[in-house]
Amino acid sequence: MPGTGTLILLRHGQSVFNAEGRFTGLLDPPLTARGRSEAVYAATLISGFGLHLDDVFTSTLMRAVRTAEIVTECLGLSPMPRKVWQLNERNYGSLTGRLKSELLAEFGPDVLHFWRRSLYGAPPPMDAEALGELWRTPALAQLPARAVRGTESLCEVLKRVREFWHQHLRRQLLSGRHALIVGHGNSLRALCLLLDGLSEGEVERLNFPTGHPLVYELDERARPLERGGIYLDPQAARSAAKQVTAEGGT
Ligand SMILES: O=C(O)[C@H](O)COP(=O)(O)O
Repeated sequence: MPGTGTLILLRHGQSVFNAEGRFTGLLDPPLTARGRSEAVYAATLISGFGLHLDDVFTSTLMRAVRTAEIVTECLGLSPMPRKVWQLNERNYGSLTGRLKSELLAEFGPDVLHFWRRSLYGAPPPMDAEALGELWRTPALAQLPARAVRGTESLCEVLKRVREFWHQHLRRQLLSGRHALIVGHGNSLRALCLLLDGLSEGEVERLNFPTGHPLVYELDERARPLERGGIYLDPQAARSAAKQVTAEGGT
């Protein structure tokens, strides 16, 4: 019987809205030049790790899809990344598209922290017009109704990520397949919450830097051998995560 497969988590490379300091949520900006280089570097690290990936899953959003494509191209992998809507970024409601600095001045650090970092805080919902715009985005247009709501808490993201984990990913890993997940600041926080059994306080403090592969080796029940996983470039990942924290988190 094969051992359990290895799971690698990767937040997409820097997007145009990351660079501008905007809440992105379900908007669909492309990668910046730096974001594309981050994806190439992530591929180099994965290649150095020496694991042959059997599956590559990405959200349906362009910044994650392109990152996944760059990684698979660099690694010379034949399977195309598979798009999974449950891995999409959390809908940031009425904060979507707005500058983080502007919102900090408008609402103050405590309210913003609750919306961004807590498990249950959800920003005020977006209006019907903004929601309609989202539905017209090609990356979202064909998805089930529950994939695009007015707003989402991290807990709601956790519910959909958990669905993908139990219905698909866990089984693939248990059958010995190695998988790469390319996701977002918040869909990956939700997945780590699930894998590591994080407390509310731990998930509040968890931040994913863009473009840094995080490896989870798993036991025969698909539980992490090392809580929190291991970054392939730990020093650089730690300092990039600190930078995200200093900016108020994802
Ligand atoms: O703005 C956002 O939506 C989050 O802070 C980060 O999302 P991302 O991981 O898609 O950049």
